[in-house]
Amino acid sequence: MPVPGPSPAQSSLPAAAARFGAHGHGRGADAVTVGRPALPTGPALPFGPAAARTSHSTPAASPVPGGAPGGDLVAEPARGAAAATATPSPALERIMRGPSGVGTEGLFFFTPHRARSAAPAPEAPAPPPAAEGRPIPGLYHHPVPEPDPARVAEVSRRIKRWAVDEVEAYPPEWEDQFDGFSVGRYMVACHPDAPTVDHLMIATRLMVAENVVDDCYCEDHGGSPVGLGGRLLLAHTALDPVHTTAEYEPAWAETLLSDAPRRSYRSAMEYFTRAATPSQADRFRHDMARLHMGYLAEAAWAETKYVPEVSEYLAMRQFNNFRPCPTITDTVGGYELPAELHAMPAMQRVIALAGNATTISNDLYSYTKELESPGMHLNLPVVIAEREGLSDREAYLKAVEVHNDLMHAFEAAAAELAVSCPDPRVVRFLRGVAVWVDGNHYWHQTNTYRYSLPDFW
Ligand SMILES: CC(C)=CCC/C(C)=C(\C)COP(=O)(O)OP(=O)(O)O
Ligand SMILES: [Mg+2]
Repeated sequence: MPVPGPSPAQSSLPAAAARFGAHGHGRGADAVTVGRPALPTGPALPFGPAAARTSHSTPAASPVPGGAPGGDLVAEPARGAAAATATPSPALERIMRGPSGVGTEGLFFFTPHRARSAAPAPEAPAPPPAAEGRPIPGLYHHPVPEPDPARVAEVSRRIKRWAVDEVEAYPPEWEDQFDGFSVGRYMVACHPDAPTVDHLMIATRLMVAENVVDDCYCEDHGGSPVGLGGRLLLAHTALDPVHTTAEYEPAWAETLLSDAPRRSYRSAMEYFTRAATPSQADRFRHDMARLHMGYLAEAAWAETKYVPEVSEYLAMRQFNNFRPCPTITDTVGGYELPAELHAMPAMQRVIALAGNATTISNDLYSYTKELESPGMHLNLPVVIAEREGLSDREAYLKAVEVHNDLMHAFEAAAAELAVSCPDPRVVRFLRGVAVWVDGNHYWHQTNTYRYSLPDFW
């Protein structure tokens, strides 16, 4: 890297405009803020890089690679996730904040009120102005504090360098659109407990790569359902390498550089695996295989013009889902949720519900953008309208209720698990997932460059 010259991928590069493109401006809607239900307080949390190494033989998830010299300049973690709750209960507040009391200062994985000492690098571009946006009326969510601007500026600067210089993820003429995607703001909002900017970059590269793949392979602008299986499988080998014979290995390795999606996946995964434990990397590969299976089901239905039942749509959307993003919260936080705790059925339920709530939230915020795209773009309101014979407005409002039910189920399941398994790593992971859900909502609400609300209220 960088990979010189035009490549097969660059013929499909215009597809990235879909993900990084502009989509109008948000209209007004009344803000609804609601508190999270009470979760139990876990034991004192032995957080921090050293503690992350104590209980498992696998290496801790930090330090991370890829930082520029002085990469920890913005190492002071961002604001407390506790502030993400509108009306927090004392129990929840404790779980969101971690331990308190004399001698617990060193146990915090982030310190909400400590002053940050660093400024963004002098050459850092100003981040896009914070967009206000409006939340969808009646949508159950938790507001978050504005993400730390120093971190946003630094992540934005570094991700641009990576996308342009290391992987050629998009052509220069789409710079504005890439900036409009505001991935730095997105990831800083979703990972307030990341110990350093290097840790944030792990999530940010993967987020960009996942969107490049979706745009270039799946979506209307250059992507297509036709032949998607072959493209996705080969891209998946950038995450899950092929072990083959000496004769065929070089040809496969070369394919990994042959288009923007594969270059992006390959590089983002390389940074990720340097920071992750083997079990975290395997978890991520599994989640990405789930995602790719979801893309394929959506594509198959598009090819045959099949409109799924609502239950079928929700099943597909559990796979074509944000899940790979919140489930790296421990790697980005510099600790590990061990495989046996991650695999617990109760944890799997929490993760699935969180992923589903965030993804249906996307269906709602991206509704107008997707109505404008060619053909019928499936999302929950569209499927409910088609299958249940409701008006567009009725279907949209019903989809809001489905989202809210998923959010409540997620929070109830997380609270139950924290009670039944108060392992500090479980509690911290649950908190990380909850904060990711809130940060994801924040990004959708405020990204008026990309999303606008329908006129249903
Ligand atoms: C970041 C990531 C793992 C994405 C995978 C699935 C995905 C692209 C989404 C859940 C977003 O949905 P959608 O494709 O509808 O995105 P937009 O509405 O176009 O923003
Ligand atoms: Mg969408």
